[in-house]
Formats: sequence, structure tokens, C-alpha cells
Amino acid sequence: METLKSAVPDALKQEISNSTPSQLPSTCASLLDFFHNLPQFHQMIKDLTDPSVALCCKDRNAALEAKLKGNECFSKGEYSNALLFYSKALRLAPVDMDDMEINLVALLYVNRASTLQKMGLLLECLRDCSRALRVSPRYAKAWFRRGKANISLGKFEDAIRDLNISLMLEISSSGKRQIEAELKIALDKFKRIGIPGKKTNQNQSEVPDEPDQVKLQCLLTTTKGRGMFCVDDVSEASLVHKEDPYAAVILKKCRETHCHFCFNELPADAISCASCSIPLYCSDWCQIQAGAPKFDKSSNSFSGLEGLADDLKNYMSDVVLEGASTLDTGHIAEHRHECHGFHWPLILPSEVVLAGRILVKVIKQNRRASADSNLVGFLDLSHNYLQLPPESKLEMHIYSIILLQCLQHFYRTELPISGIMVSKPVILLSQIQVNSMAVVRMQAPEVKGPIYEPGNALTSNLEQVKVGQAVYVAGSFFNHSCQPNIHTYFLSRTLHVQATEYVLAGSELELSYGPQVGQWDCKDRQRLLEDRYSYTCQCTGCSELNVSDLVINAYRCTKLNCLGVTLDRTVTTCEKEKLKLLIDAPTVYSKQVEKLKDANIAEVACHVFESDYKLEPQHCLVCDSYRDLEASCAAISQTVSCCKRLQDAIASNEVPTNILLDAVKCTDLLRTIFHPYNKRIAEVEDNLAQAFCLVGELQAAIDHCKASIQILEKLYGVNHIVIGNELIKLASLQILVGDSAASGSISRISAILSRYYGSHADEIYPYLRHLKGRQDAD
Ligand SMILES: C[S@@+](CC[C@H](N)C(=O)[O-])C[C@H]1O[C@@H](n2cnc3c(N)ncnc32)[C@H](O)[C@@H]1O
Repeated sequence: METLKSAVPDALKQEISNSTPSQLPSTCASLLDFFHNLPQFHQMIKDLTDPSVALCCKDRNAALEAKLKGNECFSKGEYSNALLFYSKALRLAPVDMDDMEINLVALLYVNRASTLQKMGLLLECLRDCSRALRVSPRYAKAWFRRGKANISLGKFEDAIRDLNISLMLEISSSGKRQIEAELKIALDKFKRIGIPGKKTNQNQSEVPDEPDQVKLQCLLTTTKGRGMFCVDDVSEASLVHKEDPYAAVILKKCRETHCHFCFNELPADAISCASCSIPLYCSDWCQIQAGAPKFDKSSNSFSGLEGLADDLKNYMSDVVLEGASTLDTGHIAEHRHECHGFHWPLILPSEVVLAGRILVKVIKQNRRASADSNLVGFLDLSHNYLQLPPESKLEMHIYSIILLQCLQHFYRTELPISGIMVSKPVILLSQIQVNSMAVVRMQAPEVKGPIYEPGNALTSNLEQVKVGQAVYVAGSFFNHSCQPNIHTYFLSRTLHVQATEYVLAGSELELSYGPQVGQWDCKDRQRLLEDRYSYTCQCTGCSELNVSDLVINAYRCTKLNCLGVTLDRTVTTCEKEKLKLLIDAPTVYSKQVEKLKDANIAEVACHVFESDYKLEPQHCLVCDSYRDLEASCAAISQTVSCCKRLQDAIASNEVPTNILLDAVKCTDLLRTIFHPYNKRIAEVEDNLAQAFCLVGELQAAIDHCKASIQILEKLYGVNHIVIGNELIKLASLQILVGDSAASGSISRISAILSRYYGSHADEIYPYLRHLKGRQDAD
């Protein structure tokens, strides 16, 4: 990319930097002409599309080599390594190759199944046996392994059927003897134990019923373009929208650890695509949904099995043809066009891969509708091309040309390359920048043992990790607010939008694109939104007074008993901007003051109002006392290294007493400088809670945890999800010391999480189940 960028002549770069959307056909045509004669460009396209250099090719020899290594590890009892080698071999094995007269893929599945069984992963083992049978239905060893797995799972009837089929298919007498011995075990157990109670599949979590969705309307707003409005009143915690992505892509860092379709973590029996060796899926279902070719030979005949009883034949076809009816889902192979050459997703940024997937979908839809003009029916989403920095405009031009050239290898006549055609992916890339969503997962804390045992307290922050990037068509019409009334979460790759408060009919439903009131002050939120999405936020949080923005970075008044707020120049300027909007509307302003439920802050706000909106930096907003902020900042900077030492100690799980005592002293000092609701104090209190927990002083940990929560409640409000996360830490500590207040904390956590995640709270927060279990036990 850098080579291509630097090759572009300065004059053309300038033209592209200054381009508007309507000039794109011309700038794209100029760049296209330039690349036409550039050898490096042609080399790049060759690398990305030439099947002879394809990284994703199946490779029989490499598969056999990995299989041998797997066998070696298996015989030495190194099952984790054996699993890795068999999985690698399965990715590389061509579908139709035999090894010692057995289909290589089927053989590898059985070998992996044996390994999984040794590791105690019985359901995974069973699934691999079934996969082997879908490839080679007459593979006696696969039925035998399946029978053994079913015995271990207590499914004796199935085991007896598996073993009888295996017996029928096995030709060697030693093999038959082995099967008969196992069959005897299954029959004995069946006689003694019978049919055990129905077990639920532990791998599939039960998803509770979901409420009806709310009727939404996309309408034009005055300052934010289109937005989503609710037609009727929406009650708190109701699901307002649910949607599958138009296109999605897994992030590079998750390619080997998460399913490329649903983005959940991969199980030990992950499967790959039958035609290439790169994408991985967590289940046959995801493989089908992604449109990836399967290994199955679903039409394999049952001839030669005349001696088999009818019920066994039916059983056999159930196992072998399982999932076959869902084979034709109409899904396109998401990654098919990316496969040849150096595999795009490994090289190109995820938004470019996403653009490629969207283009392919549009082409296919046009094909189905027999539309002759190319790339019609493009997504009607807003974009920020005009506001983009020159560097981004140039990159988007280059990536669009690369994308179209690569796609041309698949859709020649449908994609004639011209300036106009290239301009479409340029706009698409800027639409993706504004509208795509990060698909996230809650980083589940590892629960090592009973949560009431020391060492298992959850005191570190719960974090969300990004696993994918996706475009949701209707989901793209929700505008942003720093004080959102809806919340998004993802199950598999499906977007769920939930109301976090009661919303009146006709109101706009707004989510947060990232920054929220309570997290940063107004100027920092605005800066982030401008940098990332190129717009100036017009939400209520950024245009109306709120407690949080006044105190989050505030200093305390120099008078001991005054709780007034002292602000620095940057915060003052930002808050003055809000006041300017209200100069002619004192009634609106006093209403806003009323909304500030906190007495101390309402007093500050009233004072500002009464003194003609006087907001002076470095002066207390209540009593006007002066604070020398330069001196205050110098004092604060002395505490920085001490706080950092504490954080490092926490990260290393060892907190020396001197570091802890120094941090306590620093916190006391910070309290004399910062306003009591300043977020920095909440952060150091949280660090102290973690540190005291690590040294075993749990009551002190609880006190600091509570101190941090008290501040965060002022900043975010008492029912915010951030408070739910903090309460999880508190409840965890309270359980450890046997504090009966834990029960109240857990009830609050449940209430907050169900506001944000509805009936899926337990699924998204597995730790909640442990807490509730503990609460029930008390
Ligand atoms: C995902 S789209 C939302 C739908 C968009 N309003 C439309 O008409 O398609 C994001 C764009 O909407 C606008 N937008 C969203 N929230 C906004 C806000 N709080 N203030 C100003 N503009 C906003 C910005 O132009 C932003 O780039």
C-alpha cells in the first residue's frame, strides 16, 4: 500500500485531496489510468488473485505430515498437541483424497475424535464421528468410535446401534472382536442403567423467548440527518430492534480463535471450509450459514447393507444425512471471492474486506433481479467523504481500485472498470466508516473455583472485546447520543437493540457510538466524535447542562466547607458554549437546573444562572474563590508516578506494603485538590480496592470499592451499566467476607443488567449466574 501511495504523482494526490463526491468519477479515472502503467500495481493484483500462489490451497502432503505428527503425539499421550496437528491436517486435507483406502478427511475426523475422547470432550468427539460418517458413511471405525463416545455419554441405545452398524461394516476378524467386546459393555450398561434422563446439550445455551419488537420509523431530524423514532411508548428494558448484518467480517486478531461466521470462540472441534484452508467455524450450522462448502457426500449409497434391520438403516441415514436438508440456504460463500492469491482478509484492512463482501452481495442481488446496470441498489447510507483527511481520501481511492480489479476475476462482465465504477466503492468505504458497527463480546472473567473462596474475587474491570465488524442496514439509522436511551449488544452476529429507559411515543431512539456522559467531559466526547465520524455532536448531553460534565474534571473550592466546582479554561469554554445556546431561553435553563437532581450541583447551576451565566475558569462557581490551577497541577503531577507504581503492582499480582501506603497518601492529597466527584478519584479508589483485595485486606477493599461507586453514580447515574459492572466487583468482595449486603448488591446488578440485556443478561454475563447461585444459597 505504501509503495502504491508514494508512487502517485503530487498533482494527482492534490486533486484527490480536494475532491468532492461529485468529482470522484474523474479523480478515480485519473488514478486508474496512472495505475494502468504501474508494474507494482499489477504485481499486487496478481498476488491477491493468482490461484497458483493461493495461500488457502488444500495440500495433501502437508496434511499427511500433520497427521503423522498428530499420531506421534497421540501415542505419547500428548493429546493437546495431537489435537492441534489433527486440526491442522483437517484444514489442509483435500476432500476427495484417500489415505490407505480411507477418505483422508474421514480418517482425520476419527483420529481427532479419539483425541477429544481422551481429553474428556465427549460431545466434541461425537460431533467429529458424525462428520467422519457424513464423508464416509461406511467407515466402520467411525461408527465404533461413535459407539464408544455414546457409551461414555450414557446414550446406550445409540451406542448399541452405532456398534451394530460398525460390526456389520467391519471386515477384519480382530476388528470384529473389538467391536463385540464394546457392544457387550453397551448392552450390559443398558440392562443395568436403562435410558438416563434426557440431557441438554451443554454446548448450546438456552436462549429465552424474546419480546416482540417495537414499531420504528425512520424520519428526518433537524440537525442529525435521518434518525429512528418509536411509534408507540416503549417500556424500559424492551427489545426495540433485532437485525442480521448485511455483511460482516471477523477481525484479523480473532481469525484463529473465533468462528468466522458467528464470532463466538472456537470449540476444540472447530471445522474448516471444504474448498480452502483458512476460515474456521464453530459448528456445522455456522459453516452452512457462511455458505462454505461442506465435506459431506450426502448422497452416499447404503447399498450392500441389505442385512441391516430397517431401524438401523433409518438410524444410519439420520446420522449421515443430518443437516443435509439445510444445505441449500441460499447463502453465498462469504469468503469465496477472497480465497485466491494471498487471501485478502490477511492483507487488506477489515473495512476493505467488508466493502468487498457488500459489493459481492449487491452484484448477486442485481443478478437475481436481472438488473443490467452495474452496482445499482447500493446501500442508502450516509457518508463522510467530504470531511475526510487527504490521506484517507487517497487510501480509499487506491483500495477501491484494488477491490474492483480483484473482483473482476470473478465477475468480469458485471464489473467493467471505469472511473464511475471505482467511485462507488470509494463512497462505500466512507459509508462503512460512518455506519459499520464493531461486533463485541464481553470478556468473560475466568471463574477458577467457588466465588466465595479467596483468590476468586472479581475485582478487575469487565471489558468488551471487538471480534468483528459489520454493517446493519436499519441499525445504521440510529443516531448517536452521549446520553443514549437504547443499548446494543450482539448474540452471534445478530444486533440487538434494547431500550434502557421508558421512551415516549414519537421520541428519537439514540445509541452511543462510543463516548458517553460520565465517561469523558463534553470537549473530549466532541473531539472523539469529530475525529472518528467527522461530525459535531448535537445530542442533549452536549447541548444541555448535566451534573457529570460540570464535575468530572473539576477541582474543589479552596474554602473547606464549600462544595462548589472550579473548572479549568477548556472545560469552561465548552460549558459556555452550552449556555450560549440557552441565552434567550431562561426557562429552558431553569428546567435543566431542576433536572440536576443533585443538590450541590443544582446549587452551582443556579448560581451560574443567577449571575448572568457567569462561568469563570479557576473561580469557584458558588463562592467565586480563586484556585491557582498551575500550582494544583504541579501537586497532582507528583502523584502520577505513585499511582502508576500501584497499577503496575496490581498487574503483577503483588502489591508491596510501601507502594500501597504511598498510594493511600496520594489519594488523600488528590482529595484536597480535586472536586469530590472528579473521576480521577474514582479511578484511584478502584485501584486501591484491587490492591487491598490482593493483599487480603478485604474490608478495606470493600470501602474503597464503595467510594469509587459513589463517585461513578454521580457521573453516570445510579442505574447505568457501568454501575452494574462496579457492583459485580463489590458483590464479589462482600461474598468473600460473608457480608449480608451482598444480596442487595446482587439484586441491583440483576436489575441493571436486565435493563441493558433483557433476558440475555445471564448469557452475556456468565459471572452473574455464579452470583445469583450464591444469593440463592444464602
Ligand atoms: C450511522 S449514521 C446515522 C444515520 C444518519 N443520520 C442518516 O441520515 O443516515 C451516522 C451519521 O449521522 C449523523 N449523526 C448521528 N448522531 C449525531 C449527533 N449526535 N449529532 C450530529 N450528527 C449526528 C452524523 O452525520 C453521522 O455521521
